[in-house]
Amino acid sequence: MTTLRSVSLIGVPTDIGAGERGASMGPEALRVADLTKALRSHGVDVVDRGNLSGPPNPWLPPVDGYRHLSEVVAWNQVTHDAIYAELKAGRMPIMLGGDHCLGIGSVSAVARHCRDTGKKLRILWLDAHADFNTSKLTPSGNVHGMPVACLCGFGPQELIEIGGQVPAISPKWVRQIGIRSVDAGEKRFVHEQDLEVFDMRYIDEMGMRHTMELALATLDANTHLHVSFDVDFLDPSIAPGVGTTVPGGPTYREAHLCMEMIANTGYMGSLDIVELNPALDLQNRTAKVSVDLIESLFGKSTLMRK
Ligand SMILES: NC(=[NH2+])NCCC[C@H](N)C(=O)O
Ligand SMILES: [Mn+2]
Repeated sequence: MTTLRSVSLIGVPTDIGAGERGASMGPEALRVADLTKALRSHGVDVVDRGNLSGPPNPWLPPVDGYRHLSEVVAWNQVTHDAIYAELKAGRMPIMLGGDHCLGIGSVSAVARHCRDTGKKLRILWLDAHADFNTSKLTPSGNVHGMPVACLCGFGPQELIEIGGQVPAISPKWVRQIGIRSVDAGEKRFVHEQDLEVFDMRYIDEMGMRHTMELALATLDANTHLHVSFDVDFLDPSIAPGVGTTVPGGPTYREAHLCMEMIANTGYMGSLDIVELNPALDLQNRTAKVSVDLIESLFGKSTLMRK
């Protein structure tokens, strides 16, 4: 159902942007949960490119509102280059994070590819958090709370220019789903920049079906749909293995419906799976539930109706 059936897995084993160590083990946990086999069972041609490499995590406090900025830049640069190369070769990149700061490298590569090919870009940001902080607004200095702002041009020069154009994206191209934890200053900034947010209150009231119908409403045959799946989007009862759990997320069924409706569009062109933290997981449960959901994203359907 998805347009591109040739997929490249790119592991980016770092927790450089997070406030909790362990997301660096995410890529391997997804492999152990048999991601490749699961994708192949849905007719996807999969190549695992292995892991990128970058600087170690020095685990230092923030400086001028950013923690580990130079290391964050280095990891995002290699991520950008690897993802851009896959897209150029006509393959669908799946980035196995790693923390969500890597969305800067990943989405800026996708945006560059869309400029090259004249495609319209849409970004679905599945997350408990808006990730729209800046060095002034952040309560933590952790760059995994800033990628959407950086992509929209609000952030340090070295990070915002990675994709070759500033800003890399417009806030109008983003749909955030599952949001339930936004810092006070960040919230004001989200409203100011007019991000389209389908928060948990909206999903509670309107349901996942209506939410996704709206989030996917204006796609067309020329759209490249990028899905940035932060595993903390899910309710912690089904996904405990993340660094920044927030109660009250989508249930297993709601999350599957979300993924199935994305799959049904046929427009997904790239994907991030981020923030999976095996150090906090229980017997790789969160990796397994993520792989289940990725299967739905690639067209697995248990629907009995024809
Ligand atoms: N991708 C994530 N897990 N982001 C969590 C961000 C948490 C908090 N808003 C911060 O900026 O520190
Ligand atoms: Mn996130």
